[in-house]
Amino acid sequence: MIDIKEVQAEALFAKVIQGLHNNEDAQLVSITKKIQTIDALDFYRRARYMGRNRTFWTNSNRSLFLVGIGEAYEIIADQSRFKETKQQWDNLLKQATIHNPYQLPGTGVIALGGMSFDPKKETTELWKHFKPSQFTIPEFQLTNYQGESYYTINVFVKKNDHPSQLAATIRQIEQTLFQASQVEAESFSIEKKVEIDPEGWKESVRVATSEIRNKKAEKIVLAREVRLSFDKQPESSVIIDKLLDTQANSYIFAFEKNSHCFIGATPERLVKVEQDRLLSTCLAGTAPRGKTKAEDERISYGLLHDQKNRQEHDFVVQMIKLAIKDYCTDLVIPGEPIVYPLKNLQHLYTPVTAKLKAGHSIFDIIEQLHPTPAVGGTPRDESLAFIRENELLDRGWYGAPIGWLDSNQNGEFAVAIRSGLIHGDMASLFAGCGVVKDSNPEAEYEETNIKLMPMLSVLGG
Ligand SMILES: C=C(O[C@@H]1C=C(C(=O)O)C=C[C@H]1O)C(=O)O
Ligand SMILES: [Mg+2]
Repeated sequence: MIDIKEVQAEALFAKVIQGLHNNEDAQLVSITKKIQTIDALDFYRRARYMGRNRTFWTNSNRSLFLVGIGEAYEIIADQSRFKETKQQWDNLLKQATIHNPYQLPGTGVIALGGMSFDPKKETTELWKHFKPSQFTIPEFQLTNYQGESYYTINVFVKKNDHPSQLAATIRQIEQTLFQASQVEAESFSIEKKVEIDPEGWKESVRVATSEIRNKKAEKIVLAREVRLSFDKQPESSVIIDKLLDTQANSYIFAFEKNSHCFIGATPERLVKVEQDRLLSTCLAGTAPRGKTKAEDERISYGLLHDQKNRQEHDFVVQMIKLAIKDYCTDLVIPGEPIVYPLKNLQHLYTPVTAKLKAGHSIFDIIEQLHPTPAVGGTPRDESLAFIRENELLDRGWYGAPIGWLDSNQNGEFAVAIRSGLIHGDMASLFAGCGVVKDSNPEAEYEETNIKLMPMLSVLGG
């Protein structure tokens, strides 16, 4: 099967098991092979009936696809979640046996996961399956990097495991994962769409605006929820397929946890690290797309020169600059934003590049950046306190860092916006916007409507 020499895996398991001292002892074994190129979404689809959670990730230029099936190991953290997650990951790697001859970003052992927006906000029933910080080392993983496929198995081996049994189980699952048959997913349709208290939300925008005028804060991002019910539970692979078709320039992701799936197409990079090269993005300020080229150009010109949107954007630029400057050298941030076009809307965009100083990790950067004023506000503590008290929803993982990291100082995190949580035959979609002193509740409401479109349209709304 697929180039993984079962004997070789089995021999490696045997060797590692031999080295374990007692029954509590366990170690991660990770084996990566290059395989014939296969489609990432096909791989994801074939795992549908395995009774395992699936994860899907692709970056905005589609140079990398990651699919994870099952959990060989999970890193879960709550208090001091950034340091805690990093420490657990380092400890796991320190003891792991890793066979990865390729060393390309996203190959070999990776952790895929995310965090909640605000661990201080009480978790509701809706998000009960998603922890404040939860990273999975998948049992089976496909990495498609620049058009080539790499396949990884991860096994958390214990003293009383049997090498031949482990290998046999893997072989059996691989038969399904690599079988060429297409699994057709049934279609679904929306039966009901409910906006959660739109008038209450506009009122909260009004309150936020007056707080800002009273100098209690400068920017506060407020989100709202739209709840959908379907004739049957929507299958995530169908949604991913449509997002891939419609949402260029966006990261596309899905995290399954039991019968829940957090899924979306976000344009917003939080941070990418390749060795010591760091990229971040300031994305805030929004306008719709035009129907004709001329109208589109007029709107983007208007966006670039609009005071209110420029202010929303500038808070993000200033904050990111301050947040990472001590962690980097060679920091470059252009003085003027450009327009970043998406299918349904356009944003103001400023790229950030830098060199990460030795001794710092991607988690240090995420800890500094999250939440940026693109999803939280300015100042951070005041805006978060306002959101915690006045927002009518539990954001869960919406607006928070999601992404991956490997064992070679590479990783990338996006900000989980333009997203929704599928729960049974229901979905909760989320969208927010940056409230500043000149915000108008009706206009902000319209802005959230266009931000809901990417998800609504693929769900049939
Ligand atoms: C909060 C969201 O988007 C953020 C808010 C924006 C704005 O208000 O202009 C633009 C992009 C994102 O920074 C969302 O899509 O839910
Ligand atoms: Mg806005």
